[in-house]
Amino acid sequence: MSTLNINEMFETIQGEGAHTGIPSIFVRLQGCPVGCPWCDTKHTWEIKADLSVTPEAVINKGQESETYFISDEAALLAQFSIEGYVAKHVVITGGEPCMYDLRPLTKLLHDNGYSTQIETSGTFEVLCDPRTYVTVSPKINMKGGYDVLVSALERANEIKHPIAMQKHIDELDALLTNVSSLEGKQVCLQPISQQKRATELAVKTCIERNWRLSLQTHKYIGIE
Ligand SMILES: C[S@@+](CC[C@H](N)C(=O)[O-])C[C@H]1O[C@@H](n2cnc3c(N)ncnc32)[C@H](O)[C@@H]1O
Ligand SMILES: Nc1nc2[nH]cc(C(=O)O)c2c(=O)[nH]1
Ligand code: SF4
Ligand SMILES: [Mg+2]
Repeated sequence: MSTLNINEMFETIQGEGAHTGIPSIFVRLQGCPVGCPWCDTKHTWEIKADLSVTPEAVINKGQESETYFISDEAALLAQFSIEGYVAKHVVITGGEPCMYDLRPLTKLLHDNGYSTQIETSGTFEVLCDPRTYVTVSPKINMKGGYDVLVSALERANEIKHPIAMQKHIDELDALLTNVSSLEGKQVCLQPISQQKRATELAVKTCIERNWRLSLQTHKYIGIE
C-alpha cells in the first residue's frame, strides 16, 4: 500500500494538453519543492501535519486550501464509487505528484478499467504503470534548484511547456537536445497565466514548429 496525501479530488474536463476535453477525475497530491513563481496551486507546496483532515472535508472544501486527506490506492478507488464519479480517465497532479511512487495507484486504476495520466514537472523520477500517459511540463531554473530529469523527458508521452517570453522557448529547445527522439511525443506550449503576449507568442511558435497550443481551457469556461 502507498501513502497518498490528497489536496483535492474532483470530476471535471481535462483542460490542458493533447487530452483537452476528456472527462477526468482529478487527484491533486500535496507537496511540491520546485518553487515556480507563477504557480497556480501554491496551496499544495507544504505538507503540514496539522492540516490533515477527513476525505469528506477535502472533497467538499469549496475553495483552495492547504488541507489534505491521507489515503492509499485501494481507499481512493473506493472513494471514486462513493462520490459516484463516472469518468474513466484519472489525472494525477499536484503539487508535484512524482514525489510519490505512483506505481501501485496507476496499476490498480488500469486493472480496474481506468486510463491514467500524470502531470509532472519532470524534476522527480516518474514511477508509474507503463500504461500511464505522462505529461511533463518542464520546470527550468526555478527557485527550488531542481533539474529536469532526462529520464522523465524520455518517459514523457507529452511535453507541455509553460511560456511567457522567447527565453522560455529557447530554454525548451536546449532541453530537447537531450531527448533521443520526439517521435510519438506531443509537444505543446502553454501560455503562463493566460497573458495576451504569451498567448500570441505560443500561437506563433506552434504554427512555426507544428506544435500544439495548450490553453488552460477550464479557466476560460469557469470550471475546476
Ligand atoms: C500546478 S501543476 C502540477 C503538476 C506539476 N507540479 C507540474 O508543474 O507539471 C499543473 C500544470 O499547471 C501548469 N501551470 C501552473 N501554473 C500555471 C500558470 N500560472 N499558467 C499556466 N500554466 C500553469 C503547470 O505547468 C503544469 O502543466
Ligand atoms: N480542468 C483542469 N484541467 C487541468 N489540467 C491540468 C491541471 C492541473 O492543475 O494539473 C488541471 C486543472 O486544475 N483543471
Ligand atoms: S512544479 Fe508544478 S506544482 Fe510545483 S511550483 Fe511548479 S507549477 Fe507549481
Ligand atoms: Mg490546475
